[in-house]
Amino acid sequence: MTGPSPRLEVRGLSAGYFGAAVVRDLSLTVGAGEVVALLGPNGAGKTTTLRAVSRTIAPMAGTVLLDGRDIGALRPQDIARAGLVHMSERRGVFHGLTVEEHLRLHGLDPALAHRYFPELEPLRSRRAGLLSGGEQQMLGMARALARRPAVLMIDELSKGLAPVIVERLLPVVRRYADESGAAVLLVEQQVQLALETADRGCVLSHGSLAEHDTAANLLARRDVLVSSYLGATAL
Ligand SMILES: Nc1ncnc2c1ncn2[C@@H]1O[C@H](COP(=O)(O)OP(=O)(O)OP(=O)(O)O)[C@@H](O)[C@H]1O
Repeated sequence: MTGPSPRLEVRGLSAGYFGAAVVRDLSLTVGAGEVVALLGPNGAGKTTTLRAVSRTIAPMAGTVLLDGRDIGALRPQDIARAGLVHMSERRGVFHGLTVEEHLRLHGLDPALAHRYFPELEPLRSRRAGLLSGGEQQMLGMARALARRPAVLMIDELSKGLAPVIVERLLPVVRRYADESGAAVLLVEQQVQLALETADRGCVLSHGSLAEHDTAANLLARRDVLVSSYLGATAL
């Protein structure tokens, strides 16, 4: 199954640690304006996949194409310049800097960030360390979106956050993809919320693709999802 022409194409990716592969021969695509949820139980290899795509770790095998261009030879900072932004679980927030300073780092335009998260405006002079977890996650996302990525990869937006905050953040991801035509690859443990946001879902199990379908079909096939998770409680 293919979506619109892929902005991100991963072919035969294998990656892991200390010579042992935890992701094996993984292929997936994300098209323009598409949100693809990368799902699977703890330890399935979701974070490792994102790290290998952004070359935070060196893949063992495989090719990653960004708008048709092989990014294998690029350094991580050049990959970011080419339009791929990887929001890791650490949120990229510096406790000693104010909200405003974050939104101006690297020449970003705060107005762009405020378009997506107007609630950050009254907090502009507050140090990030004094923000709530949800506000910090908004700040991390606002920075990522203000960079206008062509491909955005987000690792566990919901980590440590109340569902009501996740319900605020995920529609912004959807809106960004719709408005910008960016490709979004979303790793998320909140399966229901992720599939309500995404167009398609890929379920990883032990480092390999176990299921791949439209989000609507995956939501309707809960039995298949549950068996992919082998008793995980995220549903
Ligand atoms: N830095 C690391 N060094 C060694 N092994 C690691 C490292 N990071 C992850 N692993 C291992 O790789 C496997 C896949 O981990 P990964 O974090 O990619 O899974 P995940 O699907 O993102 O899980 P979770 O949902 O729990 O975050 C796990 O067995 C994990 O212990």
